[in-house]
Amino acid sequence: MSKVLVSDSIDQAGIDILSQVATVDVKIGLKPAELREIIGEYDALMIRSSTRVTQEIIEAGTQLKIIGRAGVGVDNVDVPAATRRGIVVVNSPEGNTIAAAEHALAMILALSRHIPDANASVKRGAWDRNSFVGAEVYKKTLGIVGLGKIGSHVANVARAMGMKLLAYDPFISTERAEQIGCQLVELDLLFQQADYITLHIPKTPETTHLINAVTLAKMKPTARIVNCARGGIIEESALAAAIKAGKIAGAALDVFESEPLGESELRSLGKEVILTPHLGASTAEAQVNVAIDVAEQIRDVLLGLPARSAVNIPGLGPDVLEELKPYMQLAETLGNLVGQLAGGRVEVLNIRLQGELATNKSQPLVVAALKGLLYQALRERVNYVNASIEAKERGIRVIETRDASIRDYAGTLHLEATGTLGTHSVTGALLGEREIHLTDVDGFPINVPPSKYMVFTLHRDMPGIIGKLGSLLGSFNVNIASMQVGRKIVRGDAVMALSIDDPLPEGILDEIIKVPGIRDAYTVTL
Ligand SMILES: NC(=O)C1=CN([C@@H]2O[C@H](COP(=O)(O)OP(=O)(O)OC[C@H]3O[C@@H](n4cnc5c(N)ncnc54)[C@H](O)[C@@H]3O)[C@@H](O)[C@H]2O)C=CC1
Ligand SMILES: O=C(O)C(=O)COP(=O)(O)O
Repeated sequence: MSKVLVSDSIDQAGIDILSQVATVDVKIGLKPAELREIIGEYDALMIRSSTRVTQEIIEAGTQLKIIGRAGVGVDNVDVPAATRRGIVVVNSPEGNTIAAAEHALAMILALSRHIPDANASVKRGAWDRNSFVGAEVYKKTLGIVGLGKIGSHVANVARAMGMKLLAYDPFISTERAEQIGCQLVELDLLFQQADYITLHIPKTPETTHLINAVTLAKMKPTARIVNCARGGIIEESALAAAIKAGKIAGAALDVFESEPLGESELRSLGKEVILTPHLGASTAEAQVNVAIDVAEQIRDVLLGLPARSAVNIPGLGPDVLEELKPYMQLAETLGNLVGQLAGGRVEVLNIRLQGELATNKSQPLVVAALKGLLYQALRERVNYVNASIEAKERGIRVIETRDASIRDYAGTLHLEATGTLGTHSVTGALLGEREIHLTDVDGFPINVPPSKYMVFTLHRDMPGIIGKLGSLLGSFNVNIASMQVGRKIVRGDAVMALSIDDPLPEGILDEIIKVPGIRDAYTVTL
């Protein structure tokens, strides 16, 4: 049975799903060294934002197949390191959208009306109605940085509160912004005009310290800023300085440059600053959503099924996979076959996607072909996650061409591998909906289904050659299941494809090449 480690606090609904297929260990608060010590036992790791899955952890996780992040941000996971190791990383892109958006909205209102400090003062026994005079959000301008899932929900609610909405997001269209009632503007204009600024962007090299002394200086002295996205988007020391100097009016932060928040100037600031301990996703509803969403994906991957929200297998969603499944099998078989025919180190792989395969949707077939090509070198270590990166690291140049014209089959896939030992090519198609057929080898037309053990010869098309090969194999007790010759002209060069019942015994290939008329022979295991 598979083993899953849950190292952050996850709703029971997720644990129940995992328990259907695996032994589940819940160990919360592990130190990095403790996690590294035990991760080697586990097939899957389920986390939230507290566990840092570094390259070191990934390397120690020799059995790991999947890392499931029960939430959105995967910045606590070294995704490139996981990808190199062929580990799928999945998240829950939508499970906590509403929770995070509502937390940001709560922060905006709490800042405006000083609710945390007013509450604390009443609880201390005071009745001070003068220190907490607030501001209305009605008719104020809200600047939303990042108009994705959370930013859009914030926009919808803020519009209902009568706020004017500006948004900055270089990756969305003006039409999309207008649909949700936002005016798309440049960042500087947003900083200059907004009364409230709320951040809903990922932390990337571009967004790190997006809010710094320079950008803070552009804001209104009455501006208030909310960060429920990621720590590090705001430079905390610059923010504390700006608030102290009265350059902006306040800030509400749920996320920090370093979590848990340690010693910080922010803690000493007054009612103009509100701090929460990364609670954006912490609602009962969101925790059930993300736990179920991610546990289901872990369960599926452990059962050999695809994951619906993998962050490191672009374009391989279950709907795409289902549609392409037979072609994926074809691409992988052809990749494996051409790799074995080419032998040696492959330097260039030409892939031609023809007919109905000549669309961008068939991109996963390129990944499948590479997986097949690398199988001889990497065996089970290559998968859909790491095939492209492994090919790149081995210096294999991949050239794709697409040709929408339809020949004999609805879709054909042609692979040509050039390596240190020469160039070979194979073409294949599906017969009916899912039966794989080889339709061409090294430019010679054939029509055979691939089988586990095969022998290919390049020979002169002349009488007697088939008989000689048959009796040679017979003398070594090799049973031929099927045989086909492909030729372009009578008595010219030809290719023979033999399916045999067992692997070709050692040394027989050399004997085959000695048969007069046979120029080359290859044995492959598919
Ligand atoms: N505090 C918490 O507990 C939670 C925090 N989050 C964080 O909230 C953030 C937003 O999450 P979602 O809305 O689900 O993501 P999303 O992917 O739906 O939206 C992000 C938006 O940011 C935009 N963007 C990317 N780079 C940008 C840049 N340089 N400038 C401006 N816009 C840029 C994208 O185009 C996209 O529209 C993420 O960082 C996520 O990790 C999410 C859930 C809970
Ligand atoms: O989903 C996200 O990106 C979050 O930041 C939520 O983090 P959490 O799962 O509450 O540790």
